[in-house]
Parts: sequence; C-alpha cells; structure tokens
Amino acid sequence: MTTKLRAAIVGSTGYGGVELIRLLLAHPNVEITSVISSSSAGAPIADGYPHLNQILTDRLDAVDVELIRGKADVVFLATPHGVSTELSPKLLDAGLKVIDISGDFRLQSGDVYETWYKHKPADPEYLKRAVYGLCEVFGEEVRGKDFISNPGCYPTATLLGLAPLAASGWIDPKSIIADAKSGVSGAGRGLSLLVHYSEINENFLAYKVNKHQHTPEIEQALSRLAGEEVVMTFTTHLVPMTRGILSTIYVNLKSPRSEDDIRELYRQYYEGRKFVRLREKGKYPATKEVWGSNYCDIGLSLDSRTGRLTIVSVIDNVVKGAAGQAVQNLNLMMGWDEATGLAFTPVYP
Ligand SMILES: NC(=O)C1=CN([C@@H]2O[C@H](COP(=O)(O)OP(=O)(O)OC[C@H]3O[C@@H](n4cnc5c(N)ncnc54)[C@H](OP(=O)(O)O)[C@@H]3O)[C@@H](O)[C@H]2O)C=CC1
Ligand SMILES: CC(=O)N[C@@H](CCC(=O)OP(=O)(O)O)C(=O)O
Repeated sequence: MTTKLRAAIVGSTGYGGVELIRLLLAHPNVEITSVISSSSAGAPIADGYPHLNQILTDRLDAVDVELIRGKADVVFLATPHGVSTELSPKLLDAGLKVIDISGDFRLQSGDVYETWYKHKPADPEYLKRAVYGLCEVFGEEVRGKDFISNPGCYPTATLLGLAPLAASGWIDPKSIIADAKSGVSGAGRGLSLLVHYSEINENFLAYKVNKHQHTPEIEQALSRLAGEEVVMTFTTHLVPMTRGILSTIYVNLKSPRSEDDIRELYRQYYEGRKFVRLREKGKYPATKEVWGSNYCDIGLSLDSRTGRLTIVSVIDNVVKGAAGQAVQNLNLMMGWDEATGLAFTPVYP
C-alpha cells in the first residue's frame, strides 16, 4: 500500500477551507492530518460545521509552523488576503509544499498588489517562486513545483472563457468587457451587510465597479497569453444564490473570423482537458449545470451584425474557483492525473 500525502488546511473553518475538506476526504491519495484555525483551536471542526459530524472528528489545530511541519507534507491556505504573505514563506522554509487560494501571490508586481488589495505585498523572492495555477492554461508549469498560487474565482471563469482567443492573437486587446456575477458564498462565511439575507434576497447589484481586485489578475494573464498589454473593463455583480459564477464576456476580433473557426480554436485549445466543456452552437451554460463540480462550461456566439463575440463562462466559485482547482493543482504538482478525486458529476437539480 502506498503512503498517502498528508494535508493540512489553514482557514479550514471558512467556505474555501471546508470545501477543501469535502474534496480531500474523497481523494484517494491524500489524508487530511490537520485542520487549522487561528481563533478556535481545540474545538472539534464539526462544532462549526455539523454536516461533518462522524465524518471528520478532528479538533482544530492552532496556526503553528512547527506543528504543521510535523503533521503534513502539503498545506492549503484558505485565508483572508494578507495572511499568506507572511505565512507561506515560513511554511516553504520549513520544507512544506504550499497551495495558496488567497490573492497574495497571484500578482507578479508587489506595487500592483498594494494598489488593488490595500495590503503590504509579499517578499519579491517568494512572489517570483509562486506559480500561477490556472490549470488548463499554465498547468505545465505546476508540475513538480512546491508553491502554487491558485487563481481567483472570477479570473478562473473569465480567463478560461478568453484564453484560446488571447493565445491565438485574434483578440483586439483594448476591446474586452467582462460582466461577471457571483453567488454570495464568494464573499466567505463572515457576516456583512452585503450578504445579509434581507439585503441580497430578491436583489441584484453591481459592486467594486472599476475597483475589483481581480481586474489586474485577469489583465496580467491575458497580457502574458497575447504577448501585448491587455486592459479591460471588468464589472462584478452579486446574485441571490449560494454558489456559482457566470461571466459574460464581449470582445472584438482583430480581423473577421467565422464562428466555426472560433469554435475549432476552442476545441483544439481545450482538447483532452476534462474540466472545460464547450457547448454546441446556440447553447449557453447556466451555473446550476456545474454546481458542486470542477467543470467550467463555455458557450459562445458571434454577432454577424456587430462583429462582436459574446462568450458565456460558468463555474462553481468554491470548486473550480477555489478548492477544486487547488486539488487539481495538487494533482498536477504531484504528477497524478489532474482529475484524481475530482471526477464527480455536478449536483442537479
Ligand atoms: N469563497 C470563494 O468562493 C473563494 C474564496 N477565495 C479566497 O479564499 C480565501 C478564503 O476565502 P473564504 O473561505 O471564502 O473566506 P472565509 O471568510 O469563509 O474563511 C476564511 C478563514 O480564514 C481564517 N482566518 C482568518 N484570519 C486568519 C489568520 N490571521 N490566520 C489564519 N487563518 C485565518 C478564518 O478562520 P479562523 O478564525 O478559524 O482561523 C476563516 O474561517 C480568501 O482569500 C478568498 O478571497 C478564492 C476563490 C473563491
Ligand atoms: C461575492 C464576493 O464578494 N466575491 C469576492 C470574491 C473574493 C474572492 O474569492 O477572492 P479571491 O478570489 O481574490 O481570493 C469579491 O468580489 O471580492
């Protein structure tokens, strides 16, 4: 029998952390050996999450690098922005593998991070070491590495919708508009007026307009793919549903192409990638069709009147947008099949 990889989760009491627990409990090569909390060490994890009763009986450990080193091989960080900045370098120095689902190591420039996140940036040496784990696009770079920065939820949906076009050079780099909507679990378990039931129920609103911290992350990846600077308009909206992101993206092409050519480009780009599903002509995905799964479903339509292309991309924000992609990154990092422990069907209805 082969030994399982031992995993610790910092931020295990949050939505990203508890989704990691659900996925890792079903992973054949991984054993959860430490669930960690900065505020409730000693309490059983099931106290805060009764759905884990008799499934995960562990008590929460404190955030202690020496303790983690003794118990784990890989550490997932599902912590608020600013925590990983300090903690990840210490975990890496202790010889641990790290997968960070926060935004602290996604942006290559510390100055850009500080501008958009309003936090002190990480040490440049560790920023350089972090690999941006957008699996279907940069997954080759993840293999064998020890420090992965997991992409943001909105960037995952939006970038997977745009990557084939950006990489082909067909896209007009100044023409991109992404109009993205998220369920409220994207805001985490903490309470705020924004996600208060009577504020968001039967409501629908735009927020952080022209200020969303995911804008530079999407632009950074698109610029890298296109080989030229890409700037875009990115607007986020909150929808009264629990899970799901739908990003509607509008772009102009540099020169005329047929919809069939664009479909063929997407088909070839994502060939062999299990978790990206392109819808047939005239069909567009809904968030419920990927609920609880690691899929990203994409539909597209070329408007012959305007020449503009509309792309619709959906994910489950806590799976493909966070914990699922983090597990996919672990699989790539370890040289396992990328779908190990993730090959489940979306929950429907
Ligand atoms: N929710 C989502 O859809 C997505 C979230 N993310 C990112 O993942 C991260 C976690 O998000 P999410 O799970 O939603 O947030 P939550 O607010 O639900 O959970 C965050 C957890 O972090 C822990 N925490 C707080 N402060 C510290 C600290 N100083 N040291 C260690 N742990 C701390 C808290 O637990 P405790 O007090 O027990 O330590 C808390 O439960 C964030 O960076 C978020 O942006 C990324 C993609 C999607
Ligand atoms: C609905 C909602 O509030 N969503 C959050 C997404 C935050 C998130 O997931 O942050 P990272 O991906 O950057 O880690 C937001 O818009 O800030």
